[in-house]
Amino acid sequence: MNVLERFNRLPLDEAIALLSPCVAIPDWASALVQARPYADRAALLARAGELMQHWGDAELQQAMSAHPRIGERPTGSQAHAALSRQEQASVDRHDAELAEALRTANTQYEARFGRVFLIRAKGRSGAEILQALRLRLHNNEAQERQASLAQLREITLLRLEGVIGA
Ligand SMILES: NC(=O)NC1=NC(=O)NC1=O
Repeated sequence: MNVLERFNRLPLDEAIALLSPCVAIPDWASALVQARPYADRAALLARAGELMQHWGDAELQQAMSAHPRIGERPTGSQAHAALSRQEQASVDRHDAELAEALRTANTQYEARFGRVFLIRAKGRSGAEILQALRLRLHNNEAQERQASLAQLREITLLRLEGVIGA
C-alpha cells in the first residue's frame, strides 16, 4: 500500500495529525482530510491548493505562530520546528555578517508590517533571502500581504509533498 492509499485510510484524527506540521491552520488540514479518498497525489495537491485560495490576514496571523524568524535557529521539538530547521538549512548561520544583516532587516520588516517576514526558504541561499526581504520592505500593506500569503502557500505545499511523497 503506498503513502497516499494509507493516508486515504487513516482514522480522521491521525490523518489530521499527519498534515498539521504543513501549516498551523487547522481548518485547512481538516477540510483536506474530509475530502478523502483521493484518487492520486495530483488530486490531493490540487484540493490542497484550492483550500488555500481564500486565505487572508486571519490565516496569515494564525500560520505565523509556527514560523520562526529567518536566520534564527528554530527552537523546539515540534514537527514545525524540525521542518523549519531543515528548510532554513541553506542560511549559513556561521556567516556573522549575514546574520546581522538579516536581524536588522527582520526588525525593520516587523516594525513596518507588524509580523514576522515569511519566505519559502528551501532552495534559497541566505543572500537571496536577504535580497528578497530588503525588496519586500518597499511593498505596501496589501502587496506584502499577498506576497506573504503566496510564500505561505509554497511552504505548505512543499511540506505536504514531503508528507505524502513528492
Ligand atoms: N519566517 C520564515 O520565513 N520561516 C520559514 N520559511 C520557511 O521556508 N520555513 C520557515 O520556517
